[in-house]
Amino acid sequence: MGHVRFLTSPPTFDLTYSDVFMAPSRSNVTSRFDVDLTSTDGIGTPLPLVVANMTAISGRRMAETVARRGGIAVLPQDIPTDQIDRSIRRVKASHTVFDTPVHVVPGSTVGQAMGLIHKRAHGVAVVVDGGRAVGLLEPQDFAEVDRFAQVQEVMRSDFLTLPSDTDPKAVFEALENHHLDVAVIADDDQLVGIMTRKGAVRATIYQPALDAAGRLMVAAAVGISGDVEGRTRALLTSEADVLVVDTAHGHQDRMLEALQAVRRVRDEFASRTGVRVPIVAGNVVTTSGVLDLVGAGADVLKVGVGPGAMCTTRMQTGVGRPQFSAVLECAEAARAEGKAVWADGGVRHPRDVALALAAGAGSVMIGSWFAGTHESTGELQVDPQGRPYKESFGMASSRAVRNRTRDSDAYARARAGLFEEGISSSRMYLDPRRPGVEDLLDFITSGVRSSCTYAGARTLAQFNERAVVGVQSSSGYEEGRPLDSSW
Ligand SMILES: NC(=O)C1=CN([C@@H]2O[C@H](COP(=O)(O)OP(=O)(O)OC[C@H]3O[C@@H](n4cnc5c(N)ncnc54)[C@H](OP(=O)(O)O)[C@@H]3O)[C@@H](O)[C@H]2O)C=CC1
Ligand SMILES: Nc1nc2c(ncn2[C@@H]2O[C@H](COP(=O)(O)O)[C@@H](O)[C@H]2O)c(=O)[nH]1
Repeated sequence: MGHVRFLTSPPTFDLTYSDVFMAPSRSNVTSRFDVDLTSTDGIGTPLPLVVANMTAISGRRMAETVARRGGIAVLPQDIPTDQIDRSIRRVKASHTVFDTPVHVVPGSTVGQAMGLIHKRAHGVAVVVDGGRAVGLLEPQDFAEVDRFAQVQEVMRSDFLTLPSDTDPKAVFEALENHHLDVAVIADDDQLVGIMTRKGAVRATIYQPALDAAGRLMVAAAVGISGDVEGRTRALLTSEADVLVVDTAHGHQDRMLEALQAVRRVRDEFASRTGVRVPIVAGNVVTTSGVLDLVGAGADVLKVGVGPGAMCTTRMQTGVGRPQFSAVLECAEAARAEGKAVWADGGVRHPRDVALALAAGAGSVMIGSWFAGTHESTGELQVDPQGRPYKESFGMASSRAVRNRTRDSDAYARARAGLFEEGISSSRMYLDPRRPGVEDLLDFITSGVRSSCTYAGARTLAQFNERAVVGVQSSSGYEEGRPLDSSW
């Protein structure tokens, strides 16, 4: 496999995503649907997108929703193992095609239903009685209704029900014929899930990320402090599909020791069960970092120091590396070792994902952009102007450090509290056009599919080979930004 070419000779300084553009090449890929976006990271999820292990973002709803569309979420290292176990079980019990409904019982109050409905982007709640769907609720059903009224007084009972063997395209057509937005999926009178029109279209375009038993995939993170072996054993027993060994400075001795311990436990587990779970480790940004982590057991390297939206590392320390160059160099070094990289952080537009993949990333990890969605873990809040948002925070912020050290003594907590390299509170607004994570996945993947066709690539391996990258000035970048009003 070759790698990305520069239009002119590459500069001697490092570049980030905004510094570069891709030039189109002659292509025989005539449809964007002909592009296969399967990750080249060796894990092989059908979509090369990973949700970052951040407490404000990645939980079971996020994991399930993203895996149904082919990506994978990493449950954070700060979540206790018993809670991770419950989350993994819930993800693996989720239907691989139909959405998990928000459900209430007939005696639930309107207030309870209103508090739950925004947890998922599909915007409805199913009223369930003994496993049977007896009603459907949409936000407009709550208008001018007392919050203490019971949902059975306002629910609709004339909804469309289809069996779970209905093809998604047939679900779409049935919804179209009945002028409806959502169908309830049930077998033998028992609720299975729901499907919206958009969900039906998505089910025909995306493939779910599945484990060997045909269940949705989910990853989990291990920090380098504490009982690394115990945590690894617990995550493997819980059936995490990927282990992510993660710390700010991945190229340090404690990381190498932790990684060796994780590998040891993983290998014991593999010889006992026949299941070899891949290990992702980071973060690094240099060839020597890649080589040391590969030597200690990493299958995939997580690349990125300081590009994250919640990150203050570069301002605090002056350390980091512009992300496009970091990914390019680390991907090349990893490839030479038969390994791959995840490009972690700094993604703000679909183009950034495309450029990371062109630079050779197997998958791209996204955190903050997904914070402002219905599926992130935070509670939905509304600002004084009525705009919905979620609160997010960095994993090295004083807030996260306080949480991580909650079981330490006061002195240790005070010492740890001196170091912070992240933002403790930020507002991530829900984009009214794309309030759900799947809306963002559509936005990103349509951009990346299109990028691949401009390069004449049908797969991400070909994209990495064929992409031609140029360096642009800040006005070159500015020229590419659309205007929403006249100049
Ligand atoms: N990608 C990035 O640029 C960054 C990502 N993060 C994310 O934040 C989360 C928390 O990471 P982390 O702070 O490592 O938390 P951890 O709780 O895992 O602590 C890391 C350990 O490494 C030691 N350490 C040595 N040098 C450093 C250093 N420069 N920065 C941090 N720790 C160091 C610390 O010891 P002692 O406290 O005694 O120094 C501590 O015991 C992770 O998810 C990480 O990915 C954080 C910062 C940057
Ligand atoms: N320096 C810090 N980096 C952080 C912190 N919390 C998370 N991160 C890193 O950012 C990415 C996600 O990047 P994003 O731009 O998509 O938000 C994440 O995977 C971590 O590597 C932090 O507090 N400080």
